[in-house]
Amino acid sequence: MRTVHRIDPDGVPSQREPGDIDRAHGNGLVATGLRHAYGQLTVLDLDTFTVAPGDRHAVIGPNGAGKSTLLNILAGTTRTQTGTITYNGQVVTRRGPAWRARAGIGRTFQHPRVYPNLTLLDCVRMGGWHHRHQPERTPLEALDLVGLLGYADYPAAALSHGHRRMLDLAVALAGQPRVLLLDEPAAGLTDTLTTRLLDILGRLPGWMAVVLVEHHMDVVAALADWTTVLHHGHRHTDGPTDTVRADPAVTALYLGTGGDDAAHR
Ligand SMILES: Nc1ncnc2c1ncn2[C@@H]1O[C@H](COP(=O)(O)OP(=O)(O)OP(=O)(O)O)[C@@H](O)[C@H]1O
Repeated sequence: MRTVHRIDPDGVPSQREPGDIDRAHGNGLVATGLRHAYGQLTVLDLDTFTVAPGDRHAVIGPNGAGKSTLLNILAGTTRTQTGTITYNGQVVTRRGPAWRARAGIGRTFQHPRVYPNLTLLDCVRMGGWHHRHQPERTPLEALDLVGLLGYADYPAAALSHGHRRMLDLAVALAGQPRVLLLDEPAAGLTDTLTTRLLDILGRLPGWMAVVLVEHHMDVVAALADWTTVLHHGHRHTDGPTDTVRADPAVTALYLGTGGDDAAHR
């Protein structure tokens, strides 16, 4: 496996595998033994999934592979039926999404949730509500970062789909996450907004970990140095993004010609 260069929280470049948790400090998000089913249908079955500070980790796979389920379980929106999740060495398995957001695990949604009657500024303020001593400028900075500062006093209902995604991102960033979970952030964006999204995410601080669920492989290639492929809730492959992209078995999954043998290698 390729070793990638990363910046650790103390600003020191390091060489390590993505997902390697600094055992001395226990930093990072570690999920083990995750299994989730709806009725008889097991939609997620993962032995381990780890996110270390500074990781840029994509999760891809065909529709229904379990990507959003994984993200929801990491964020606490969905409670895993089995397994354990630790964050910076602390067990958080039973903690809800608000607690995890306060602890530094932020997220965006596959279908952005905005309060239509609130102004953009109030939506972002709510995103950072748990930082009681947050300086007022932070929500405005978050709006500025996503290019919506000029619309701070507009109601969220006025936004297009793409701008709702940008607002959702601003809300997540206002929460000052250390781990940012992004669920299909580029879905439905215009080319202009996709370019803006890549610019914003490309400038996130090096210590922030990003987990990206995404179908747009150009976006994955631009942002993630490590990619996990899910299929039927199982880990099909993981590795450096360029290697995964070039893997014919991964292409076959997307074309629906991978078959179960290929899928569960
Ligand atoms: N609340 C639910 N009740 C029943 N089945 C569900 C529920 N949520 C998800 N599923 C099923 O779980 C499986 C995994 O869904 P999930 O949304 O995690 O997949 P995904 O990889 O994110 O797919 P997509 O790329 O289409 O968003 C799918 O078969 C889906 O239909």
